[in-house]
Amino acid sequence: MEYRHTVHTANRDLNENFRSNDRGFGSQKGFGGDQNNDQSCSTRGGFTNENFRSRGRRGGGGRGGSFHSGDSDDTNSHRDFGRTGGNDDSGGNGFGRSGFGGDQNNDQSRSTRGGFTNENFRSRGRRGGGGRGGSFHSGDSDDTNSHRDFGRTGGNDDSGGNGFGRSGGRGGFGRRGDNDDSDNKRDFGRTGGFGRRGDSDDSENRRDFGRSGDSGGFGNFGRRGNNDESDGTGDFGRSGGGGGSENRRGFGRRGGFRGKNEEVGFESGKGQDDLGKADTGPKVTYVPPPPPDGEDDIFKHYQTGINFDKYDEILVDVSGVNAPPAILSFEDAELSETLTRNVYKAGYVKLTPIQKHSIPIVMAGRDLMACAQTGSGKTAAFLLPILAHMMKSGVAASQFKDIQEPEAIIVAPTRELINQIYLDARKFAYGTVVRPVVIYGGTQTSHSLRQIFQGCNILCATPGRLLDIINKEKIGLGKVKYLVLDEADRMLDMGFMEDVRKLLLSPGMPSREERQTLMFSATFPTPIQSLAREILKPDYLFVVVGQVGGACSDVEQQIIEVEEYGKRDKLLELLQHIGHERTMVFVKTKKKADFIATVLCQEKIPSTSIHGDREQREREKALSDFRTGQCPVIVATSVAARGLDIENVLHVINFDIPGDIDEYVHRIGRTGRCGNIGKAISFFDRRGDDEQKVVRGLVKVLTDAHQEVPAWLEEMAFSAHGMPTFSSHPSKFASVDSRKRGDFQEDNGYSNPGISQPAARAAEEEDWG
Ligand SMILES: Nc1ncnc2c1ncn2[C@@H]1O[C@H](COP(=O)(O)OP(=O)(O)OP(=O)(O)O)[C@@H](O)[C@H]1O
Repeated sequence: MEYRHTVHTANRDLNENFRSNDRGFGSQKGFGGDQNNDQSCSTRGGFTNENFRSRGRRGGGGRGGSFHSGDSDDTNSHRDFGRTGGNDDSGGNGFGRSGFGGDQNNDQSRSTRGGFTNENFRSRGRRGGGGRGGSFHSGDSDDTNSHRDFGRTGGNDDSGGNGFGRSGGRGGFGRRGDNDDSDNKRDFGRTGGFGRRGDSDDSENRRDFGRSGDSGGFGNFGRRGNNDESDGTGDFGRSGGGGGSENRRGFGRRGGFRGKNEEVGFESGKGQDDLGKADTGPKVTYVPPPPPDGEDDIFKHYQTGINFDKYDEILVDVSGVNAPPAILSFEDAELSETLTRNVYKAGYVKLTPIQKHSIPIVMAGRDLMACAQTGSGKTAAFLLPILAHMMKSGVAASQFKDIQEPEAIIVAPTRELINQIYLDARKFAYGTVVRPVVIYGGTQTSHSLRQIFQGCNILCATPGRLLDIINKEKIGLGKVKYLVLDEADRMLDMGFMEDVRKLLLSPGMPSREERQTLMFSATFPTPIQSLAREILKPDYLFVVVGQVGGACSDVEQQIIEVEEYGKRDKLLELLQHIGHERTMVFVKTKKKADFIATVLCQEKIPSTSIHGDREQREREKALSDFRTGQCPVIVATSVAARGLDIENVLHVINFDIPGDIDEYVHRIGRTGRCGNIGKAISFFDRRGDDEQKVVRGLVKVLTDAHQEVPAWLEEMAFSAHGMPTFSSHPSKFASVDSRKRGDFQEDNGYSNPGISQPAARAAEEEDWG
């Protein structure tokens, strides 16, 4: 059967242009503010250089239209583009010139309706920006009809290119994003330029955005996107506008993008598309189907692999004072009878190293920072002791109430990951009074609320949705005993730290002394550890599971030199060889993910894609098609790099190598899980910027995992600039407790210096041997 890949995202070409501003749109120079950024927009979709430059010079704020047509279904999807978006590019310069959506391979029938002229764009730009192109969104046509309205609503009439916001904010284009809430609609964009909300379903506390036009009235552009994704969905100009007058470059004072490596700069945080999507995009009506609830489905699991027993040989280092001893078996864990039964039903017979150490630590009430390899059972390492402890201390059976007070909150950076954690929690809690609930962005808020109202002991959430619910005062935090940050280094980096802070400062949230805080990840760079200490009790324990002979070497890693233009053919060659074995292909940009998936489908390799611009329904469908094997290939951005546990993924291909070595570690960790073996092949274009950034880290990761390091790669690593001392000797641990380095003064075992070191200090400072 031919599998058609649905491409539904639009102008993303700007991404590359804004790479240099990788804190996101508006963080410093602002969108368009940097003339260096304006070189390559828009041969495909997007705007012209010219436009950008104009906006940039004038203080930015302008934004090109974005056209999003959700997939109407998996068939005919390509046609949606054309119908929905499109531009009239009278100047021939750009926006939409070669087809909106950028990709000529995708469809030719765009640009029939809507849109503006290039000329207008330019005008807006020159006038001080703030302008925003129309945005037309036709949502999923198999979804509710309401989506279609957006197409009609969206878009702007730009009369003569005078620009939005020129006259002190009258011309603004105000809209609400995909709000569920009917209040406040008028606020947006009222004063100046264009204000928008992200698609967070909540209008409360977001009213500010875009509202307060600058005195010049030049389109403030403030937005707040989704906060709950790691893939860059949300974040430009998060704290409001700021664009405005000429000499104020940039909008969005703080900005900041989230998608570490998905797509940086403008496009990445929540790129061009995303803005468009939310601007006139449909109200979020998606209600995820309930997961199957038969016992067989709940306990469905895959087999541990041939290397599972090798876990016993791995070294583990525990630092901190008075660590309780490790346990050796599930019997030692003092789980309740039901819990023990569930563990066995889930196919767990032996503890993994991280479980041996974490379970007693958590049961003893200690705070924990735990670092263990991908796929080595970290989820159970925090869920089991929390559940055991909750049950021991007599958790109240959950019941329908308007305000629920969960005892545990678990946050993770992506929607799919938090859902997976929830399914594990549901599995282990099966037959007990404990009720886990999951809430995440991209779904109807009222659905999230309904889930909570029915009872909630363990709340699994992405940060954006969690904050929304807290702000709505629909949950009380006073009873929170456990706070878990999964993928903690990601949760504490620039993308999410602010949300985590907000969570910690939310009314009722117990102080660190009163709650137990647990952090888990496969990577823990030193700067992140120092941030973590603000959140953990001073006497927290640090557990690091070594990697010698362990899971890392279960992934055979290969780096092959391929220049950019040769990547496509190389990928096809590899996939033809791989056949139908499940493969994840990672690329840098959302657009590329769709493009490559489309190309593969054309080549009769059933493929799908997952990235932050896809509707949640599509993301879940893509993942499900991949899990079931209907699509043995999924092309993904870094949104799928962390945590996802999919059976039988035998190959990971880094079509684009990530610019961050931790990201690489997480990506390749989608294979070779739980004692199974896998292969990771990475394309390396020696002229690529990301390659330069990662080359030394790569040599180190390969060396530590006892993989062959190509001589050319080693040579490159030795001659690379700007890195601390480099060593290619293997080290036993992927991470080191930063307290051991003596970086901090001792006090009570270890000091707790508080926060403030920028998280951005790169992971490269870590572990150079
Ligand atoms: N003791 C165990 N016995 C058998 N299977 C286990 C055990 N512990 C965990 N697993 C299974 O191993 C797989 C990987 O576990 P998990 O997803 O928790 O890994 P992780 O360490 O969190 O990985 P990542 O770093 O990628 O998030 C899951 O399918 C899980 O059910």
